[in-house]
Amino acid sequence: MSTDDLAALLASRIRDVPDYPKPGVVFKDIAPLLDDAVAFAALVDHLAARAKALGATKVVGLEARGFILAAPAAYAAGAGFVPVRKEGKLPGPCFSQAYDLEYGSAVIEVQCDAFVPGERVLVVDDVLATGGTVEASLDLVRRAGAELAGVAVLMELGFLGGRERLQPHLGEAPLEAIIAL
Ligand SMILES: O=P(O)(O)OC[C@H]1O[C@H](OP(=O)(O)OP(=O)(O)O)[C@H](O)[C@@H]1O
Ligand SMILES: Nc1ncnc2[nH]cnc12
Repeated sequence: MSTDDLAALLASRIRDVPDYPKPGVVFKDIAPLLDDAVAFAALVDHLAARAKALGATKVVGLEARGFILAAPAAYAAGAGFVPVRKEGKLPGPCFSQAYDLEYGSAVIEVQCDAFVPGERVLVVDDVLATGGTVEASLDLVRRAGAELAGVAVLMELGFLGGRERLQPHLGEAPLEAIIAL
């Protein structure tokens, strides 16, 4: 499937929910995509191919929707999976980072021993909005000693400026969005 066909298929399975979870936010609901075996497989296959092409040995998923995409992509790529979780969910020593997102704020964590030093990681999430979540995850990945291979998201909401915000943190690593709105 071409990249344009993939983007069209996936976009057709994402539902806009106005005023969720707060007034003024148009929530991008990926439930219809996950529910469609062909679309879900096409998305996971694409992410796995990107992980392989970028030489990632670990795929990092951002809680919670990022887990749904990153874990099967890691499996299909023959890579490990590392969860970045909301605070208080991971046992043992963790790196923590506070951040703001489009409709709130939170703290995310990664276990200190999640990576072998210098290991290459692909960070995966469903939506890039303001970029606060991915920015915080890049900070965690670096503090945990890994090298960034890339960031891959299903959808980028360009009008919220996430790409510009992340640019200083990416170095040579690409930020790839299948769908750019
Ligand atoms: O670019 P940002 O403005 O930071 O927003 C993007 C983040 O917001 C959503 O996560 P949320 O915290 O709602 O968690 P969920 O996956 O558990 O629903 C989404 O899955 C991204 O992780
Ligand atoms: N508009 C949106 N839809 C879905 N997830 C989001 N995360 C941040 N903003 C979002």
